[in-house]
Amino acid sequence: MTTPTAEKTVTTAEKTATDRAVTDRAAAADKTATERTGARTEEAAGVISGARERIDALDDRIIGLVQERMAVSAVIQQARIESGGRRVNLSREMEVLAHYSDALGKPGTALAMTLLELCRGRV
Ligand SMILES: O=C(O)C(=O)C[C@]1(C(=O)O)C=C[C@@H](O)C=C1
Repeated sequence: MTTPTAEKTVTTAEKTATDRAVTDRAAAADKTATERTGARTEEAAGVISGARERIDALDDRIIGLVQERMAVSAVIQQARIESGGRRVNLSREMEVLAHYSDALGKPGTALAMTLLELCRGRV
């Protein structure tokens, strides 16, 4: 019998990224560098393909973090509602918006609004 601790735990995100890389390579096999990436040389296409894999892995992590944020936000909202308070706390939302806009400018505000929309009202 194998001991669970001796095996590497493969996360859903890792499995998805690996599966996607295999599928992408098979689909790209017959295509030119330009068709695959928009680049005009194989060298540039290689750089782009490697960087795209990193972006896909980053996006998997970002999605996981967003899902984690949603779960933590639900804990806060549930505690507030159960205590007799309101679901939404606008002054805190202003702090979150300022945090993102200070770091990322106007698009940061839009990103924070989308995050709040995802997190609000799920309890
Ligand atoms: O910090 C809170 O009080 C929350 O309820 C969390 C949160 C958020 O997701 O950031 C969600 C809803 C509120 O309107 C404000 C902020």
